[in-house]
Amino acid sequence: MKETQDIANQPKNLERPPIVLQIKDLYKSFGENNVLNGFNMTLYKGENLVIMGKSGSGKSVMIKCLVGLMEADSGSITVMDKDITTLNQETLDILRADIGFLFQGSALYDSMTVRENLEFPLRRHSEKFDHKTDTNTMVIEALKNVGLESAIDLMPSELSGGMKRRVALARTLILQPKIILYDEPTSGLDPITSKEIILLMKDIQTKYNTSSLIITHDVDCARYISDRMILLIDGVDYTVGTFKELSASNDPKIRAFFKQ
Ligand SMILES: Nc1ncnc2c1ncn2[C@@H]1O[C@H](COP(=O)(O)OP(=O)(O)OP(=O)(O)O)[C@@H](O)[C@H]1O
Repeated sequence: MKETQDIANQPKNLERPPIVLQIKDLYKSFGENNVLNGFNMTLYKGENLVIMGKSGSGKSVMIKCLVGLMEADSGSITVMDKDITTLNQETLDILRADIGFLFQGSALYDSMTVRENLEFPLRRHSEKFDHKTDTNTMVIEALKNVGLESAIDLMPSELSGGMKRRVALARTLILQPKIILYDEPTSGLDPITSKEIILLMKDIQTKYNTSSLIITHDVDCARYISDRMILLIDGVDYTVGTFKELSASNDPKIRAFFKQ
């Protein structure tokens, strides 16, 4: 049952940003295991939307359906006005170039310098940039955004965990994505480094007006970064609202997320 009002349910005369990503009635089961039971979400342009759900609640399954790595049983997924469940591979690849990922496992290539790690996606998506675009300038700009231009010639083994996460973020940013999907962006980091990454994510959103979907268990991350939050419980979007609204709820299922 929805406890709070989603932006989408606000009166029609209020100005709303355009929708960049929408999931409607998503179902996914593995045999008897009904993981997603009609999950919905709407991401508006320029917002940071956090999805929280306990371990095994289906967050990764949802993300995999979203990026086309897994086929949903039913439901629709629209990314920038295109229903991805109906797209051919070529159109899907073009669309994917506008989506950046920062996944837990998005490790850097150990045998490449930081510079080479950042050049790699540029070569893969060369169609997105004209030939006059100077790769070196793009790499430096991306590293400046994460405060690491001095690390350009270092190898990943010479970086701390927080620095690696920053370089991975720079590698995501270099493709100038319109939407960024973050899967547990602060996992494995100490509280101070986590806070630095969160502030960086916020800066990036402000600077480029990107729209971000952030999956996290980290209540502090949700508190600092979210414009809105969705709690994924029992395979559905159990509730949607701001951190302040949800953390003040009396519903025991919701309260369980904020007791840490
Ligand atoms: N390929 C698969 N085959 C069978 N079951 C799967 C598969 N992928 C996921 N599941 C099941 O779907 C459920 C949800 O898993 P999922 O990985 O999405 O959870 P999660 O919310 O991301 O958890 P965590 O926070 O621990 O990463 C689990 O019960 C899992 O066993």
